[in-house]
Amino acid sequence: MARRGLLIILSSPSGAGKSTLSKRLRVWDPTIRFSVSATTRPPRQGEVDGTDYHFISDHEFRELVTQGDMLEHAHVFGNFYGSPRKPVEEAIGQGCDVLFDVDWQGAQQIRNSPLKDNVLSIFLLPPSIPELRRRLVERAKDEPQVIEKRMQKSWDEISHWDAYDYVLVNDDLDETEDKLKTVVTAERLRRPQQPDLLAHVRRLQQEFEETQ
Ligand SMILES: Nc1nc2c(ncn2[C@@H]2O[C@H](COP(=O)(O)OP(=O)(O)O)[C@@H](O)[C@H]2O)c(=O)[nH]1
Ligand SMILES: Nc1ncnc2c1ncn2[C@@H]1O[C@H](COP(=O)(O)OP(=O)(O)O)[C@@H](O)[C@H]1O
Repeated sequence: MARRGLLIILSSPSGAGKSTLSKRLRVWDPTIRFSVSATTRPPRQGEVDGTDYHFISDHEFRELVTQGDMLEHAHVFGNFYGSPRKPVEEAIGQGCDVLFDVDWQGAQQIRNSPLKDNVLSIFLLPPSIPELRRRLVERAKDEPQVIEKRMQKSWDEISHWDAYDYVLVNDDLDETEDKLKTVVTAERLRRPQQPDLLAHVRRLQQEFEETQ
């Protein structure tokens, strides 16, 4: 039996560090595929269509949902966001892990999907609310009113922290990165993630019996 990939979900309030840590995780292990979400939000400066997001219209988004092409979708901060189903199914079928940057609603839908047995969900908490605001301001990618909206919604997101397998307080970035890698490494060592183990143990048993 071949290994099926993990669905690694990262959620947090806006500005807590999902994109930053998701990029670092993929530098650490380039075999991890990123689930490029579709969104109706306009691109930020520096964002690349097809790499950061698939930037699409409301009409296109609705079509994808109607056709059942979204693994999950949600309305967040006034825009639609969703994870296209096909690339995810292909990747995990090939034994590749897939990383998702989705909100709590997306995480909940993936946990309730037929892929639920392969889910690893991780929530990032900010060290404090003023630091969360500082990061959003320092990122300098959103207008002040957009930052305010994200701050106002931060508690909605944080309040779902306890539905996740792991919760990391993203204070020191390098430390959080290390913890994230540890969590992924540990999850990959769980028995169902290592289908070749049975054959290995049988071989050990055979070798053991030959020495008796
Ligand atoms: N449910 C769902 N949420 C998503 C998806 N893609 C992004 N999000 C979430 O939408 C929210 C806003 O994302 P974005 O506009 O990139 O802002 P940022 O979190 O401040 O970088 C974040 O909570 C993301 O995790 C998706 O495909 N599905
Ligand atoms: N641990 C950290 N310490 C200080 N700044 C951080 C930390 N993690 C992320 N940042 C910064 O905070 C801002 C928001 O991070 P980002 O990854 O865009 O958050 P999200 O994707 O969750 O909205 C970015 O400017 C990023 O460089």
